[in-house]
Amino acid sequence: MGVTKGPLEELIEKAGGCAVIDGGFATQLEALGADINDPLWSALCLISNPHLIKKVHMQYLEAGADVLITSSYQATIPGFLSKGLSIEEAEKLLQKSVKLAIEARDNFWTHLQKNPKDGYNRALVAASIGSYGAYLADGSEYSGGYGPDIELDKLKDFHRRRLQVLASAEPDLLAFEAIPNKLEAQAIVELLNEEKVNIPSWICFSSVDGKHTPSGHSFKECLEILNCCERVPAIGVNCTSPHFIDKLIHELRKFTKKAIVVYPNSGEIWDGRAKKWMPSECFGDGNFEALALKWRESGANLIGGCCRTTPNTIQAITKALKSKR
Ligand SMILES: C[S+](C)CC[C@H](N)C(=O)O
Ligand SMILES: N[C@@H](CCS)C(=O)O
Ligand SMILES: [Zn+2]
Repeated sequence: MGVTKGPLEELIEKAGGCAVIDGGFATQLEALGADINDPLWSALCLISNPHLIKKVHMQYLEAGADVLITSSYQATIPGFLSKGLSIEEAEKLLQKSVKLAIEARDNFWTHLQKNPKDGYNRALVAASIGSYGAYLADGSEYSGGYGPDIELDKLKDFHRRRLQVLASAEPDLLAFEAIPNKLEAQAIVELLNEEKVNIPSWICFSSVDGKHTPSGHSFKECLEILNCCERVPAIGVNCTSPHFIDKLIHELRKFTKKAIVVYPNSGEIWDGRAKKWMPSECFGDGNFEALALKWRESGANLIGGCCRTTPNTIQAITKALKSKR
C-alpha cells in the first residue's frame, strides 16, 4: 500500500492495534434455521434466504465486529450454474453478497449515529473468497491436495471472474479464506497483480497441525510469496484450532511485517465426507475471551472466529479487547 494508509491499517490503528472480525457465518445461518447441506453450503442462502444473511451480519455487528465477512465463501459461478442459473444471475448473486453486508453495516452505523454507544467502529466489509478446495465441497480446504491436474493457471482461471465480480461490488476488503497450499497463494498474488485489483486483500491459510499448511508447506515459504505483494496488507490463519493460534502468530511474525489476522474455529474437526463437525477439544466463549488477549499480546492485529463460533464468541472477544487496551 506504499505510504498511503489503507482502510485496514486505519481500522487497526483506530482499534488501538487490534480490531475484531466477525464469527462463523455458516454456523450462525444454521443456528437461525437455515439448511445448508448442499454443494453451495452457506452460499445457498444467497438464492433461498437473503434476509437471513442480513440478520447474521446484524448480529455480528451488535456483538462488536469491526469487520464483516460476506456470504460468498462457497459462492462460485460454476456452483450457481449447476443450480440452473444463468451467468448473469450468478454474477448478480455474487454482487448481492457484498450488497447485503454493506446494507447491514450502513443500517447499523446510521442507527449508532442516532443512538451512540461506546466501543463500536464503522465496520469494514470484506468479500469472502473461499479456496478452490471450498468449491470442491469435499473438505479439501483442510487437506490442500488438489491432485496433479490442478496447476497454477487452473487456479488462476478458477478465481479470476469471481474476483472481478466481487471487486466490482466495491467491498472495503477482499478476504481469501482457508487457503490450504502454497500454489493457491501464488495464484492469488499473481491474479491480484494481473487484474490490478486496488481493493486490499488478506490471505488466510488453514492448518491442521499448527506448523504447516495442510499441504505440508511451511509458512516461511508461503510468506515469501506474499511479502512482496503490496495488494495484500494482511496475512493469517482461519478455520484452524484455537490450540495452534498462539504459536502460529509467533511463526508468522518471524517472516512478515504485514498485519496478522487470526480467526480460528472452535477446535471441532470437519468431516468432509459426512459433512459434519466432529467433536474434538472444543473451545468455548470463555476461552476465547482469555485467548484473544493473549493473541493480541503475541502480535495479532485482527482477531475473530470461524466455523462453530457465534455472536456470543465475538461478544466475548469484543469484551476482552475493547475493555482492556
Ligand atoms: C469450511 S468447511 C466446513 C465448508 C464446507 C465444505 N467446503 C463443504 O462443502 O463440504
Ligand atoms: N466465512 C466462512 C468461512 C468458512 S471456513 C464462514 O464463516 O462461514
Ligand atoms: Zn471456518
